[in-house]
Amino acid sequence: MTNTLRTHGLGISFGAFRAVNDVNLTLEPGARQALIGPNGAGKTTLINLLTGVFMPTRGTIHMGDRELTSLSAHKRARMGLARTFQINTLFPSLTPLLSVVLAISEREGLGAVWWRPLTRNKALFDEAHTLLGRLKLDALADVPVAELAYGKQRLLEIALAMAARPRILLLDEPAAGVPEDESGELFEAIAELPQDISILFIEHDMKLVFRFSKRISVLVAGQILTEGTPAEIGVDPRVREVYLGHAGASHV
Ligand SMILES: Nc1ncnc2c1ncn2[C@@H]1O[C@H](COP(=O)(O)OP(=O)(O)OP(=O)(O)O)[C@@H](O)[C@H]1O
Repeated sequence: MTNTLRTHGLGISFGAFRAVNDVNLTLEPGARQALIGPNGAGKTTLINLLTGVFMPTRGTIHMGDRELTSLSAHKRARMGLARTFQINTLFPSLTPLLSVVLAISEREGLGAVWWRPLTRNKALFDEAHTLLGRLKLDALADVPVAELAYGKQRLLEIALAMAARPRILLLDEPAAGVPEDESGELFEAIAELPQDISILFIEHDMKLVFRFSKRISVLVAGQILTEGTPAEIGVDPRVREVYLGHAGASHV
């Protein structure tokens, strides 16, 4: 199975409202792809469709040659699809180290007995330290989550998603709420994740989008308006028109 994630004619309606409509999206192996579009365009809904939070009204989703369309969120996660949310979902009183250890235990199906036996325990902690190091959180491994700067908390959320050993990582506004001077650092850590992981991220800050994506998909009113490299999207008059007057669009 390859890491290619592909949708065909994907759509969902809420009552008569087509929140996502006829979306053909491809996420190639190793992608660093941004999903942009105005507020309410359907970006989070599309990620919810990809991860199985919502079942589509129309269309299909494939990972390689496996069809995911009607699989549960849990099964998709088991197949290597991981995500983060727009809103912080961390346990404030846990440390980053224990949070990641628990996430790895979950992947391993160890549940509540994660702390036994000791040999296994060491492997879990070693892996957690490696993961925290990758996201430059190792120095903060034992600091309660509630005391971490918000940007560090968001990095921890990515570490937790990475603990599932994903093939595909879907990041819903990873820099939301993060002060501007920390968001570049956060995206640098994302950029340095292993290249074989395909990443799709929603981001409103066009400076970050143009700096860190290799492809951009533009969603407007539930439909893909266009898709291309940052250079192509940056000169596309339709995209400029959509963003005219929208905050943060000066880069488009
Ligand atoms: N469960 C739901 N029931 C009804 N309408 C919904 C539901 N989820 C989303 N919507 C609607 O679908 C549309 C798309 O919402 P969505 O959150 O996907 O947009 P978005 O592009 O992620 O916006 P933002 O950039 O503001 O986060 C919105 O009009 C929203 O109100």
